Amino acid sequence: MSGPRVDAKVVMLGKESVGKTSLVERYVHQRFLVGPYQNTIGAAFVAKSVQVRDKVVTLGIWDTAGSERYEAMSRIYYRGAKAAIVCYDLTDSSSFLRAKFWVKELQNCEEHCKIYLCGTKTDLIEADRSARQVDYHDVQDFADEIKAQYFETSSKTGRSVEDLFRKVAADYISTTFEVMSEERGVNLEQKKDPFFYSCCHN
Ligand SMILES: Nc1nc2c(ncn2[C@@H]2O[C@H](COP(=O)(O)OP(=O)(O)OP(=O)(O)O)[C@@H](O)[C@H]2O)c(=O)[nH]1
Repeated sequence: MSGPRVDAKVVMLGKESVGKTSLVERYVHQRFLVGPYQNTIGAAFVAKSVQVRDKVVTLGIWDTAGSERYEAMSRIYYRGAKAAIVCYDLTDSSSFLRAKFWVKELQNCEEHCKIYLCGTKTDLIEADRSARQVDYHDVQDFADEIKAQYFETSSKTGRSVEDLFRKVAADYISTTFEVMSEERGVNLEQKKDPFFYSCCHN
Protein backbone atom coordinates (compact mmCIF):
# COMPACT_ATOMS: atom_id res chain seq x y z
CA MET A 1 0.00 0.00 0.00
CA SER A 2 1.19 3.50 -0.74
CA GLY A 3 0.09 7.10 -0.28
CA PRO A 4 -0.18 9.61 2.54
CA ARG A 5 -0.87 8.02 5.90
CA VAL A 6 -3.50 9.19 8.38
CA ASP A 7 -4.79 7.65 11.58
CA ALA A 8 -8.26 7.50 13.07
CA LYS A 9 -9.38 6.31 16.45
CA VAL A 10 -12.49 4.16 16.22
CA VAL A 11 -14.44 2.92 19.23
CA MET A 12 -16.85 -0.01 19.39
CA LEU A 13 -19.73 0.52 21.81
CA GLY A 14 -22.83 -1.48 22.70
CA LYS A 15 -24.43 -3.82 25.16
CA GLU A 16 -22.58 -6.97 26.17
CA SER A 17 -22.76 -9.88 23.79
CA VAL A 18 -24.06 -7.87 20.82
CA GLY A 19 -21.03 -8.98 18.83
CA LYS A 20 -18.49 -6.13 18.95
CA THR A 21 -15.47 -8.41 19.32
CA SER A 22 -16.77 -10.72 16.60
CA LEU A 23 -17.17 -7.76 14.25
CA VAL A 24 -13.57 -6.71 14.81
CA GLU A 25 -12.35 -10.32 14.46
CA ARG A 26 -14.19 -10.68 11.17
CA TYR A 27 -12.86 -7.38 9.84
CA VAL A 28 -9.25 -7.73 10.96
CA HIS A 29 -8.70 -11.51 10.75
CA GLN A 30 -11.53 -12.57 8.40
CA ARG A 31 -12.68 -15.20 10.88
CA PHE A 32 -15.60 -16.00 13.14
CA LEU A 33 -14.68 -17.65 16.38
CA VAL A 34 -17.02 -20.34 17.60
CA GLY A 35 -16.97 -21.76 21.09
CA PRO A 36 -17.95 -20.44 24.50
CA TYR A 37 -18.62 -16.68 24.56
CA GLN A 38 -15.92 -14.77 26.40
CA ASN A 39 -16.84 -11.27 27.46
CA THR A 40 -14.32 -8.49 26.91
CA ILE A 41 -12.75 -7.15 30.08
CA GLY A 42 -11.88 -3.45 29.93
CA ALA A 43 -11.08 -3.03 26.25
CA ALA A 44 -8.97 -4.49 23.48
CA PHE A 45 -7.05 -2.63 20.79
CA VAL A 46 -6.25 -3.57 17.23
CA ALA A 47 -5.07 -1.54 14.24
CA LYS A 48 -5.70 -2.08 10.56
CA SER A 49 -4.58 -0.06 7.55
CA VAL A 50 -7.01 0.49 4.71
CA GLN A 51 -6.35 1.98 1.31
CA VAL A 52 -9.05 4.34 0.09
CA ARG A 53 -8.23 5.61 -3.40
CA ASP A 54 -4.71 7.18 -3.16
CA LYS A 55 -4.66 7.37 0.65
CA VAL A 56 -3.97 4.93 3.43
CA VAL A 57 -5.73 5.27 6.73
CA THR A 58 -4.81 3.28 9.79
CA LEU A 59 -7.85 2.61 11.89
CA GLY A 60 -7.01 2.16 15.58
CA ILE A 61 -9.98 0.19 16.85
CA TRP A 62 -10.90 0.09 20.55
CA ASP A 63 -13.24 -2.78 21.31
CA THR A 64 -14.86 -1.89 24.63
CA ALA A 65 -16.52 -4.19 27.13
CA GLY A 66 -20.30 -4.07 26.89
CA SER A 67 -21.01 -5.04 30.47
CA GLU A 68 -22.45 -2.11 32.45
CA ARG A 69 -19.85 -2.92 35.07
CA TYR A 70 -17.26 -1.41 32.72
CA GLU A 71 -19.33 1.59 31.61
CA ALA A 72 -17.03 4.17 33.23
CA MET A 73 -14.06 2.58 31.49
CA SER A 74 -15.75 2.66 28.09
CA ARG A 75 -16.02 6.43 28.47
CA ILE A 76 -12.22 6.63 28.55
CA TYR A 77 -12.03 4.85 25.20
CA TYR A 78 -14.37 7.07 23.23
CA ARG A 79 -12.46 10.25 24.13
CA GLY A 80 -10.99 11.72 20.98
CA ALA A 81 -12.52 9.04 18.79
CA LYS A 82 -13.22 10.09 15.20
CA ALA A 83 -15.80 7.38 14.77
CA ALA A 84 -17.98 5.25 17.02
CA ILE A 85 -19.57 2.04 15.84
CA VAL A 86 -22.57 1.67 18.12
CA CYS A 87 -23.72 -1.94 17.97
CA TYR A 88 -26.99 -3.63 18.83
CA ASP A 89 -28.12 -7.19 18.34
CA LEU A 90 -31.02 -7.36 15.86
CA THR A 91 -32.50 -10.21 17.89
CA ASP A 92 -32.45 -8.29 21.20
CA SER A 93 -34.58 -5.13 21.52
CA SER A 94 -32.97 -4.15 24.83
CA SER A 95 -29.64 -3.83 23.05
CA PHE A 96 -31.11 -1.13 20.80
CA LEU A 97 -32.11 0.87 23.89
CA ARG A 98 -28.56 0.54 25.11
CA ALA A 99 -27.31 1.75 21.71
CA LYS A 100 -29.49 4.84 22.12
CA PHE A 101 -27.89 5.44 25.50
CA TRP A 102 -24.42 5.44 23.90
CA VAL A 103 -25.56 7.75 21.11
CA LYS A 104 -26.83 10.29 23.65
CA GLU A 105 -23.60 10.00 25.57
CA LEU A 106 -21.52 10.65 22.43
CA GLN A 107 -23.69 13.58 21.39
CA ASN A 108 -23.20 15.16 24.80
CA CYS A 109 -19.53 14.43 25.30
CA GLU A 110 -17.85 13.82 21.94
CA GLU A 111 -19.59 16.00 19.40
CA HIS A 112 -16.95 15.53 16.67
CA CYS A 113 -17.21 11.77 16.77
CA LYS A 114 -19.11 10.39 13.78
CA ILE A 115 -21.66 7.76 14.71
CA TYR A 116 -22.35 4.53 12.81
CA LEU A 117 -25.21 2.33 13.93
CA CYS A 118 -24.61 -1.36 13.46
CA GLY A 119 -27.29 -4.04 13.80
CA THR A 120 -25.51 -7.36 14.24
CA LYS A 121 -26.25 -11.07 13.63
CA THR A 122 -28.28 -10.78 10.42
CA ASP A 123 -27.61 -14.48 9.80
CA LEU A 124 -29.94 -15.32 12.70
CA ILE A 125 -32.73 -13.32 11.06
CA GLU A 126 -32.05 -14.86 7.67
CA ALA A 127 -32.48 -18.26 9.32
CA ASP A 128 -35.69 -17.23 11.12
CA ARG A 129 -37.42 -13.95 10.28
CA SER A 130 -39.41 -13.98 13.51
CA ALA A 131 -36.13 -13.60 15.44
CA ARG A 132 -35.93 -9.91 14.50
CA GLN A 133 -36.66 -7.67 17.49
CA VAL A 134 -35.36 -4.38 16.12
CA ASP A 135 -37.45 -2.98 13.30
CA TYR A 136 -35.49 -1.77 10.27
CA HIS A 137 -37.69 1.34 9.86
CA ASP A 138 -37.32 2.33 13.53
CA VAL A 139 -33.56 2.29 13.07
CA GLN A 140 -33.86 4.20 9.81
CA ASP A 141 -35.89 6.95 11.58
CA PHE A 142 -33.44 7.09 14.45
CA ALA A 143 -30.46 7.20 12.09
CA ASP A 144 -32.06 10.09 10.18
CA GLU A 145 -32.73 11.93 13.44
CA ILE A 146 -29.11 11.67 14.60
CA LYS A 147 -27.66 11.93 11.06
CA ALA A 148 -25.88 8.59 11.32
CA GLN A 149 -25.12 5.88 8.81
CA TYR A 150 -26.47 2.46 9.66
CA PHE A 151 -25.49 -1.04 8.67
CA GLU A 152 -26.80 -4.52 9.30
CA THR A 153 -23.99 -7.03 9.55
CA SER A 154 -23.19 -10.62 10.26
CA SER A 155 -19.79 -11.54 11.58
CA LYS A 156 -20.65 -15.16 10.97
CA THR A 157 -21.16 -14.77 7.21
CA GLY A 158 -19.17 -11.54 6.85
CA ARG A 159 -22.15 -9.65 5.44
CA SER A 160 -21.53 -5.87 5.22
CA VAL A 161 -18.62 -5.95 7.69
CA GLU A 162 -16.07 -4.74 5.15
CA ASP A 163 -18.55 -2.08 3.90
CA LEU A 164 -18.97 -0.70 7.40
CA PHE A 165 -15.27 -0.20 8.14
CA ARG A 166 -14.55 0.99 4.62
CA LYS A 167 -17.20 3.68 5.05
CA VAL A 168 -15.63 4.72 8.37
CA ALA A 169 -12.21 5.01 6.70
CA ALA A 170 -13.56 6.86 3.64
CA ASP A 171 -15.53 9.36 5.75
CA TYR A 172 -12.50 9.99 7.92
CA ILE A 173 -10.34 10.71 4.91
CA SER A 174 -12.84 13.02 3.25
CA THR A 175 -13.52 14.95 6.48
CA THR A 176 -9.83 15.30 7.29
CA PHE A 177 -8.80 16.49 3.85
CA GLU A 178 -11.80 18.80 3.57
CA VAL A 179 -10.78 20.50 6.83
CA MET A 180 -7.15 20.75 5.69
CA SER A 181 -8.08 22.41 2.41
CA GLU A 182 -10.53 24.74 4.19
CA GLU A 183 -7.74 25.78 6.56
CA ARG A 184 -5.39 26.41 3.67
CA GLY A 185 -8.07 28.55 2.07
CA VAL A 186 -8.39 30.67 5.22
CA ASN A 187 -4.64 31.32 5.38
CA LEU A 188 -4.46 32.49 1.80
CA GLU A 189 -7.36 34.85 2.35
CA GLN A 190 -5.70 36.28 5.45
CA LYS A 191 -2.49 37.07 3.58
CA LYS A 192 -4.40 38.96 0.90
CA ASP A 193 -6.22 41.09 3.49
CA PRO A 194 -4.50 44.52 3.93
CA PHE A 195 -6.17 44.98 7.33
CA PHE A 196 -4.55 41.78 8.48
CA TYR A 197 -1.10 43.15 7.58
CA SER A 198 -1.62 46.55 9.19
CA CYS A 199 -2.87 44.88 12.33
CA CYS A 200 0.21 42.73 12.64
CA HIS A 201 2.67 45.51 11.94
CA ASN A 202 1.26 47.98 14.49
N1 LIG B 1 -24.98 -16.02 14.85
C1 LIG B 1 -24.17 -15.01 15.15
N2 LIG B 1 -23.60 -14.95 16.37
C2 LIG B 1 -22.77 -13.92 16.64
C3 LIG B 1 -22.49 -12.90 15.68
N3 LIG B 1 -21.65 -12.02 16.24
C4 LIG B 1 -21.41 -12.47 17.49
N4 LIG B 1 -22.09 -13.61 17.73
C5 LIG B 1 -22.09 -14.40 18.98
O1 LIG B 1 -22.53 -13.55 20.04
C6 LIG B 1 -21.79 -13.80 21.23
C7 LIG B 1 -21.15 -12.52 21.73
O2 LIG B 1 -20.21 -12.06 20.77
P1 LIG B 1 -19.03 -11.06 21.12
O3 LIG B 1 -18.42 -10.64 19.85
O4 LIG B 1 -18.12 -11.65 22.13
O5 LIG B 1 -19.85 -9.88 21.81
P2 LIG B 1 -19.32 -8.53 22.47
O6 LIG B 1 -20.27 -7.47 22.09
O7 LIG B 1 -17.89 -8.28 22.13
O8 LIG B 1 -19.48 -8.85 24.01
P3 LIG B 1 -18.77 -8.12 25.27
O9 LIG B 1 -17.31 -8.38 25.17
O10 LIG B 1 -19.37 -8.77 26.47
O11 LIG B 1 -19.11 -6.68 25.23
C8 LIG B 1 -20.77 -14.90 20.87
O12 LIG B 1 -21.29 -16.14 21.25
C9 LIG B 1 -20.66 -14.80 19.36
O13 LIG B 1 -20.32 -16.02 18.75
C10 LIG B 1 -23.09 -13.03 14.38
O14 LIG B 1 -22.91 -12.20 13.48
N5 LIG B 1 -23.92 -14.08 14.18
